[in-house]
Amino acid sequence: MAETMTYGVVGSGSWATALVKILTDNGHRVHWWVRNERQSDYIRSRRHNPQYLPTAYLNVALLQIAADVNEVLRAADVIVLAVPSAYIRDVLAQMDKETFRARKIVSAIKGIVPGPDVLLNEYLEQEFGLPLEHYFAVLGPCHAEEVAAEKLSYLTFSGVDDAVTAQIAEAFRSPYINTITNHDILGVQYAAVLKNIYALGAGIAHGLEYGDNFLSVYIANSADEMAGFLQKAGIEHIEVGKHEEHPITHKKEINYAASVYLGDLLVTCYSPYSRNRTFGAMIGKGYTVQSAQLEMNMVAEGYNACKCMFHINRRIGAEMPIAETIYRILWEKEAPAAGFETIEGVLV
Ligand SMILES: NC(=O)c1ccc[n+]([C@@H]2O[C@H](COP(=O)([O-])OP(=O)(O)OC[C@H]3O[C@@H](n4cnc5c(N)ncnc54)[C@H](O)[C@@H]3O)[C@@H](O)[C@H]2O)c1
Ligand SMILES: O=P(O)(O)OC[C@H](O)CO
Repeated sequence: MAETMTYGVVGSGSWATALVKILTDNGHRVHWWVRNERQSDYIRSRRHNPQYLPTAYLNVALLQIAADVNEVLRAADVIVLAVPSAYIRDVLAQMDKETFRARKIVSAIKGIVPGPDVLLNEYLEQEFGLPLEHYFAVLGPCHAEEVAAEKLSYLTFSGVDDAVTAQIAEAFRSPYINTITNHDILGVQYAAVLKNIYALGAGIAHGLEYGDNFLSVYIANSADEMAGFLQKAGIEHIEVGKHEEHPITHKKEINYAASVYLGDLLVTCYSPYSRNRTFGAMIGKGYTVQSAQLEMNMVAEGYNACKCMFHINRRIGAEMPIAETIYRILWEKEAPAAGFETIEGVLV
């Protein structure tokens, strides 16, 4: 039996709060970094996060909340990163590099590190010297709101170290969380980033008053475009000889219909909880990007991801007419209706 590991959660938005709920419901003591002292005091006294996911009540006896992120880093064996990708570099810059390198890092972030435009594991390898063996991702179709309501959800844990991946997955398994393990650490992260972009498009289509018939065609084609990118990106990683000890599994061996790929694309495109879909719907209805951002208290990761993936795909060279059109609508002011006329023409 493996030794029990101690968990730290970095972030205090909806998803961090949901992950803290899962771990504490399972009886794990959690060290939790909450930036804002008023928010921490509220959580300690009222047992829920006032701003994000307020319906999730937490077992505060198991919580050690800290405003200093290094306190959490020192206290925990496993650090779960759950801040939006736009802020991750600022948060990481506060962390002690040597302590960080000695921890198991689990990314719950569905985004690219903006600036260098790389996956988080690549950024952590470059900046912290974190080996891939110490890096894991928790992804899959799951909205925090349904975790709060304890509705059955499936989370996929990905990593190259099978034993530790399974041990971390086990800490999250509960009557309302099923866990799956997976090896495709790069592919699952790219899939999570791409599904946010396609969900923005699903929202735009909804805002433009396309119906469910069109949406099903749009999602089917988005799934295919995503698989084409993942296949090309996977091959590229093998060809350039990165991570030679852990060759990235070739597409033939990967089931892209699995929940961490297709499932997450589906839920993000159709769920009313999806921030990406909601943001896209506002754009389709004629809001500007700035006014749509002001309307939302939460972060739609797909907006920055469009631009990052546009840059990344210059290197990968996959055919991505849908994602590129969403990029032009959001970043180059292409009219949504004109963009969707282009998309109509490429769908099969
Ligand atoms: N919400 C979900 O259902 C869900 C599910 C799976 C994965 N995720 C992923 O989890 C990650 C976090 O998203 P979320 O939904 O928890 O975010 P959110 O939109 O609920 O909250 C935004 C968070 O950003 C924080 N923030 C704002 N400014 C900041 C700054 N300058 N520095 C640091 N933090 C700052 C806020 O305090 C808050 O914690 C994202 O990558 C998202 O894709 C979310
Ligand atoms: O609300 P969204 O669009 O950020 O999606 C949240 C989760 O990633 C769904 O799995």
